[in-house]
Amino acid sequence: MAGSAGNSIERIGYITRVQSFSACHRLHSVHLSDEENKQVYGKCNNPNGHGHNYKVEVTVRGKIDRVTGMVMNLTDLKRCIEDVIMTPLDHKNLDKDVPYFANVVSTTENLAVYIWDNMAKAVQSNVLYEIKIHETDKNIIVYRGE
Ligand SMILES: Nc1nc2c(c(=O)[nH]1)N=C([C@H](O)[C@H](O)COP(=O)(O)OP(=O)(O)OP(=O)(O)O)CN2
Ligand SMILES: [Zn+2]
Repeated sequence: MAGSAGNSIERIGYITRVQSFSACHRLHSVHLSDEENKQVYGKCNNPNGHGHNYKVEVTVRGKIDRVTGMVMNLTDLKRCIEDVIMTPLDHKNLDKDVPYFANVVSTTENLAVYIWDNMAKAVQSNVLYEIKIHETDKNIIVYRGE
């Protein structure tokens, strides 16, 4: 019957949920001297810190289930994002309030790794595909777990 062969094909989909949060930070590496920190990070090393309205795109990849029609229920993804991003990071000082960044410089690359590692534990195994963070309108970082 026409179309029956198509029904047996395994379809792979990518779904993304976007979440914004606000946080402040200072770029400062414990592995560098104060002088080196100033040289490397410039204005972003100012001890007073500065803030961002981060926008995070969380993408999962997987088989489109024939019965449910979903790669993953977006309501479940929303819950994971709440637990992994909003609760620990929103309206926080990344360097002081998030223990992970006590000795890890809070660049957006490292923030993407932090979110990846925790999101990978929260969603079903092996479906996490990409974390994309817009630190500003012009600065965008992508991490895919490599
Ligand atoms: N590789 C990275 N470089 C920089 C990071 C980072 O996370 N990874 N972060 C910063 C600063 O924290 C800051 O966010 C950069 O701000 P700024 O340069 O002001 O941002 P814009 O480019 O959007 O500002 P414009 O002045 O509008 O160009 C620095 N480097
Ligand atoms: Zn910054």
